[in-house]
Amino acid sequence: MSNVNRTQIEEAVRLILEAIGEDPNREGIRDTPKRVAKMYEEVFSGLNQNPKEYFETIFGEDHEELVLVKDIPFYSMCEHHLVPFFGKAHVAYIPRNGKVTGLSKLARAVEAVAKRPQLQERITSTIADSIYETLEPYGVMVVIEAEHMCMTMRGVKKPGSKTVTSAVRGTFLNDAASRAEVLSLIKE
Ligand SMILES: Nc1nc2c(ncn2[C@@H]2O[C@H](COP(=O)(O)OP(=O)(O)OP(=O)(O)O)[C@@H](O)[C@H]2O)c(=O)[nH]1
Ligand SMILES: [Zn+2]
Repeated sequence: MSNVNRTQIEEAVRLILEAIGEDPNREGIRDTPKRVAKMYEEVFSGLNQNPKEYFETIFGEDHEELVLVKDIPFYSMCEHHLVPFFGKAHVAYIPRNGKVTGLSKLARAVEAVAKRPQLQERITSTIADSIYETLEPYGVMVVIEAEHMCMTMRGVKKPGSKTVTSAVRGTFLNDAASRAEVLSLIKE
């Protein structure tokens, strides 16, 4: 179930079109408010999702070694300008007490957290905390690299610039060798 009020978005988009000097009744854009409302419902659908729910399914597998799912593509919306930022997320954890999650659940959690008005830093730490608090692993490390459209198509206009953020929990905090292992596996 979506909490998005499509009618309200349609009204708002019609007002924006008018405000920029467009004719909202022009044939090409007559249906744009409807399309934008539908799109916002999709790109902000993560607001209804709790990433922790994905970690309720666990396999009692006795693997207490590194698991890394890398290059998970994601698209999000910068909460300051409501324009996209997008890139790749890399999620690593070291399971404890047989609490191993399905690999796809790591990617689903990324998706749920990204599909909201966001900051890159918050996506990174929310994913790390969700895993750390539910699976209770030895450690978690999340690295995200992204390009922000608000820095490329407007404002400071620096196309190609990338922002890299990381969030580290548990044993990774005190173990530079493990952090380096994850970083080198990400680069491979
Ligand atoms: N920390 C952080 N900042 C972000 C993110 N996305 C966008 N921003 C920044 O948010 C800031 C908003 O700055 P403001 O001065 O309020 O807005 P602005 O006048 O549009 O800023 P400029 O982008 O510099 O033109 C900018 O510096 C953006 O680069 C993000 O994910 N994390
Ligand atoms: Zn922005």
